[in-house]
Amino acid sequence: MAEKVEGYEFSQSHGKERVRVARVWKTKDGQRHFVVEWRVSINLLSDCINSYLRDDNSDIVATDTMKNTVYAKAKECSEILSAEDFAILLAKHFTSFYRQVTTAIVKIVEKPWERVSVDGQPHEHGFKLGSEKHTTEAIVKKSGALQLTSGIEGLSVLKTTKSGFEGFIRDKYTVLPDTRERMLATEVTALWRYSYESVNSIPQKPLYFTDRYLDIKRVLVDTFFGSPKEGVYSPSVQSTLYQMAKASLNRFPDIASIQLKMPNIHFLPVNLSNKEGQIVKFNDDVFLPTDEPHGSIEASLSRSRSKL
Ligand SMILES: O=c1[nH]c(=O)c2[nH]c(=O)[nH]c2[nH]1
Repeated sequence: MAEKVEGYEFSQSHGKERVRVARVWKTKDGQRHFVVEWRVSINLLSDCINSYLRDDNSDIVATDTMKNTVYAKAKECSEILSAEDFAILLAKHFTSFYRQVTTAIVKIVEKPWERVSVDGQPHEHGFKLGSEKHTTEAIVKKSGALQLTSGIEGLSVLKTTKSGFEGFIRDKYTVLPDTRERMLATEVTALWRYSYESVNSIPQKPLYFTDRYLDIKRVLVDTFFGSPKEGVYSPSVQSTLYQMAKASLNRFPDIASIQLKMPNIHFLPVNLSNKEGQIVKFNDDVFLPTDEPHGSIEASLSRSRSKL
């Protein structure tokens, strides 16, 4: 949203980053509890140019007020809702309540609190922290136009076989041998865009987006691993990434595009010898796990032209 100011191109926005809130809901009898923990970031595009140019703050929504709004709206939500629905609700509030605000961008990262089981039974009010995180970003305009993206961060997966890499370019700097047997490990970051383009067109089913997040995670994981007994051969991270992206678009018609980042986290073969001879000969058994350097492989796949 650039504008001409005193002969310059000028664009601005302001917001509050990393507002942390947890919300508990209870069933009517008070027995079963539900909890979410969210880190909310708000960014507003608004007409408050006078604060930059004329020391006049009369058009500013204070970032402190934005923070308070997160808690007030969390309190108002009497029923459990998805991070997506909460992001949209907040963004709608900012764009409709304030004349000055033209666009609100609300991002949420949800901490993976999962209900524990004790003696094989789901606990009524006990939770433990999982690993991968659910993320979302809602961009809402005053008109009600919506861009909604959601994602997964930190989904670490590893398989000990059914992976190889061969036939790549060989030149004077190449040392990597062709292989049809290696470890494959990655930490998936996924980002998908929903096809809903207006706040009025999103599904009203409670937890629709939470379920969709779980569905997409399942499809990504299942495609990475293949069937439990047979698995599936991966000729490269690139090929596996493409299969995962394609499976997601094929399964879920409300996803317009998906972007995947899949670093190739290397497990190096261990071979050790001294002058008396070999101490450890690698036989797909002893590895040196590394985190850097790592390969970086990413791609995005859309049904049509997308803004991801
Ligand atoms: O799956 C892979 N893709 C690559 O692009 C690559 N490059 C590399 O050294 N190893 C691998 N593995």
